[in-house]
Amino acid sequence: MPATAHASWNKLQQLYESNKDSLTLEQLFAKDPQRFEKLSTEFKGKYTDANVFLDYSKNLVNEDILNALFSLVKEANVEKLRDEMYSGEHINTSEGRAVLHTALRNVSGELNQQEEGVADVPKVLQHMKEFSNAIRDESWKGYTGKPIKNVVNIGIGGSDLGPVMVTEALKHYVKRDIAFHFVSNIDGTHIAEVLKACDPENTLFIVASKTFTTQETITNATTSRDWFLESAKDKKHVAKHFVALSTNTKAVTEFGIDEKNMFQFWDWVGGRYSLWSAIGLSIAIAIGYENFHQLLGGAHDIDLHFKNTPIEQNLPVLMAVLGIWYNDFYGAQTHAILPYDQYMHKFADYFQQGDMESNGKYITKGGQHVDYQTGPIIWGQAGTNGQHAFYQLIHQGTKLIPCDFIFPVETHNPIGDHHRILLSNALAQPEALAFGKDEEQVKKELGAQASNETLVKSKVFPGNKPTNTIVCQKITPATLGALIALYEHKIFVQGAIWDINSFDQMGVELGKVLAKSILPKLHGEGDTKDLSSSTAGLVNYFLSHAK
Ligand SMILES: O=P(O)(O)OC[C@H]1O[C@](O)(CO)[C@@H](O)[C@@H]1O
Repeated sequence: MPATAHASWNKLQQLYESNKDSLTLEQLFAKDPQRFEKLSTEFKGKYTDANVFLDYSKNLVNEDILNALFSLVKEANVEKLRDEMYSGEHINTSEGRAVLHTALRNVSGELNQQEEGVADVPKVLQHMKEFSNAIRDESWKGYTGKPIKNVVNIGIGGSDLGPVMVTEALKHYVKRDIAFHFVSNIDGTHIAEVLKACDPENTLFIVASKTFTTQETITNATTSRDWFLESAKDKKHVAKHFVALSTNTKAVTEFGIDEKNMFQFWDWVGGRYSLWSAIGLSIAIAIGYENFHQLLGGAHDIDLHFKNTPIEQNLPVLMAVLGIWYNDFYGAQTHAILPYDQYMHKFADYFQQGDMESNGKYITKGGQHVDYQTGPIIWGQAGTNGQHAFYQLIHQGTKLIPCDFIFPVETHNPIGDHHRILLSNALAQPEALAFGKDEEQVKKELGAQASNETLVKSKVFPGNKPTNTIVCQKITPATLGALIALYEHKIFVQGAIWDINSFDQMGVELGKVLAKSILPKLHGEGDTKDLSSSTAGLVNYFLSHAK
């Protein structure tokens, strides 16, 4: 059912109209000294040390609004949909598939999940464990008997972003005597620069592609194989230097990779939800299998939290409904993710795909065109760099940008006062965004210059900008797993309320198909009559300038 058909949607619209001019964070806090205690909640892992504390008190919500948001969750049957996802029903309706990334990390076995392939998950994990150990302890040798010192993951989208983000976020745990490289872009520069840093005798290529048909990945893998064979000469050596992570056995073996060097996963693992699967092999090599298992465990702990916690204290639900409040009622177009942890500098990039490929849809599951906003534009970067780049606009621009601030209590690198300085910024920004600075205060500070009205006005901060603050003890593998799963389920809840299929990605197809038909034209083959005059003109410009 479209989101607007729910009674609580109308209620929320009314609440927005009646509160939008009067609801201020300043008043909300002044009225209720217990607001922080009431609007904050902590998750602690059952099986791991994962912990996440969420302070959502700096949001433009009162009790009535929160209650209406919770009613929306109930009316949209989010809990039923969640249970259907967990139990393996084919909730990816357009592709007729189950959505079972939770089965990849069901480390306790508490989730009862039925689907072909689920029973094989432990077997693949065991394969990953043995292989990653063999690379790390150097018992796996290259074709000249040397241990592996370069690992190149070749993949794109979900077959790249997860491994990149996690190996960065958990760099503290990464084995430093192996260099990890990630090649995704079809631009030859990407693979060329990586190959310059590698030696064919000690390089392992991991070809990561669910479909094993993705143009970028197969082209980069072929270039790498050619580069490798220039030195190794004999094709039999490919087996020691190329492994595949895929659902497509036929295409993998046709490429020349031995089936026993293939790590299987299944069509019920969406690309952007796949780092928990064989796609995580580079992560397991980088941080060690035990840490990879902790990553899975932390995510599993959030899966259990999402399943078993009442919606009022359920972290993914809370983050999802607050997002909907701004996205659909306040008209916010974007949402910023701002981790105050340098290791997490790729976290927002990762969730650009995670969120935008999942919820960037305008057709409901029933085939109707939505008459409301769906997925926000996700962006962000690590603090404090963002402060010196785009925070100006968040504070004083004309757009409302809800933000998530994320920081760990403990750093992996306790040097001097760095961490407390970092955290003072992570705390100061949401405070400034929420409460701003009024004209009176500015005038007081300006003293004699207060007569300059323009100057006074330009120094006023309107405040009332909503934020969440997410605090973890430390970015450990388990806590990172929990954070990722938290955002995954937030995306799920929002998609469920918007009544869209968060698990297909039809929108990336058209451009891919067109690129295939344009490629021969860039070789001067065929005519350009099927293209617009603009694109035809550009093709001809290219042809007349190409050397
Ligand atoms: O793993 P594959 O099949 O190469 O696909 C890579 C990526 O391409 C997409 O299908 C579209 O961008 C993503 O969903 C996926 O993560």
